[in-house]
Amino acid sequence: MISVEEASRLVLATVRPQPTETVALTEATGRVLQIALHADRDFPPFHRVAMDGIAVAFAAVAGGQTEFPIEATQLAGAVPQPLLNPGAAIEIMTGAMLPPGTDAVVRYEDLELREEAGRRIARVLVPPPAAGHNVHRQAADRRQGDLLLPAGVRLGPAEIAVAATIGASTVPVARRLRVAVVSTGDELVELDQAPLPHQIRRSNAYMVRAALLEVGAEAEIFHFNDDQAALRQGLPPLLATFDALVLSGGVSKGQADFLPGALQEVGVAQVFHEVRQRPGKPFWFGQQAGGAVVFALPGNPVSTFVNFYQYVRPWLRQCLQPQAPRPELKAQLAASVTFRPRLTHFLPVQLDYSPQGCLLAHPQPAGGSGDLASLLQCDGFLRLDAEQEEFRAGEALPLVRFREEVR
Ligand SMILES: Nc1nc2c(c(=O)[nH]1)N[C@H]1C(S)=C(S)[C@@H](COP(=O)(O)OP(=O)(O)OC[C@H]3O[C@@H](n4cnc5c(N)ncnc54)[C@H](O)[C@@H]3O)O[C@H]1N2
Ligand code: MOO
Repeated sequence: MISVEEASRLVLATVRPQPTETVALTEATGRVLQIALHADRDFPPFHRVAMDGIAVAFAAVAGGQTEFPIEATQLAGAVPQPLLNPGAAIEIMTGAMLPPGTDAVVRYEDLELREEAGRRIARVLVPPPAAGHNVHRQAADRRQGDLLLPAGVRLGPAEIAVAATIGASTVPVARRLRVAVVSTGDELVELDQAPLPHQIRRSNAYMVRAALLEVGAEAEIFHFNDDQAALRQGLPPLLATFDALVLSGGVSKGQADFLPGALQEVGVAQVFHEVRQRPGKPFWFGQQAGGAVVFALPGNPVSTFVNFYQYVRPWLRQCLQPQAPRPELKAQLAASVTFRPRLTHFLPVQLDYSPQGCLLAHPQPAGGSGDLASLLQCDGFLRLDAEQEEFRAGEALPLVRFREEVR
């Protein structure tokens, strides 16, 4: 049996970069950019007025002048008009281009305006301290041609804003991964079916589908009964269509646990079977030569769940962002725990913050790997090392987090 670390390494060794597709920027949120994007203009592209008020020549202020006749008014979006008289001012709004002949802006709050013989006169109460005051200078932030977004970044709201400002109305992104979610077992019925006393509903398939959608993959649900012939017939079309299969159930030692055999019969080579961990030990992982990878997860719901977040999600993320290995998350154990078996233990925890702002992990009571409802209280799992038995409150331990917001 291999360790969790070795299993993770073997899973990630099958990662391959995704092909590219071009989508509208409005459809690109959460997608991974496939090319670098550069500034098409300076940021800002012109000397941008940063306050509503008047634009003046600083030299006039420096020379002691306080009264400025208003020559013109210029709103944002208007073609700038040059200042004709260097001793006058142009009334100006935030976002306008600084008029030629001016180099400083005095805010309305720092001046008084009055009408005199049909003319507007501004009296400067607080003179600007230097040229450039209240002006967002052209190229102050980025220069034309500068690298803004390197290939491989995930497009969140900040990246979308920058892409929009350079006019990227479409962007090349990594194609979404297509994943078949497969439940197996004679005891499982569809959600709209009334289960008989010895039956249950196929909750794992819906759980995995929801988890896949959250990480931006496409997911389609399938089901097989515990029937070797049906598996032999039904698996090849899925292997040919999808990038990955995530199955649950049928991988342990039972008389109807046909999956490892059936998968190998249809050409999926086993990479490993069984990992030194609890829950989720009977995990089977394989790959079709040059084709789909297969995560055959143990059927107990918490085992399926833990293995999804420990192995499937990192694989999906790495396929989309091969160049960006993620730093390991950690949280501080809030209460001491003992775990004796020489297995990596995924300890269910609820998260909050200490007064110092450290992420704290509170162990949660759970009835084992069949206790699906225990997940409702949890935000993640602390990964307790197989070779250690005592874990003390205050220790920082690796965290597999599945809920992002602290409640
Ligand atoms: N003799 C042994 N028996 C078992 C071992 C072992 O080492 N020796 N390992 C146990 C462990 S640990 C696990 S985990 C389970 C995993 O077994 P399978 O992957 O073969 O899963 P099944 O037997 O098909 O199902 C287990 C359990 O989960 C329920 N299940 C399955 N699929 C779904 C689904 N889609 N939605 C909801 N619930 C599902 C299923 O009804 C079973 O109750 O094996 C132990 N046995
Ligand atoms: O791995 Mo099993 O998941 O302990 O129940």
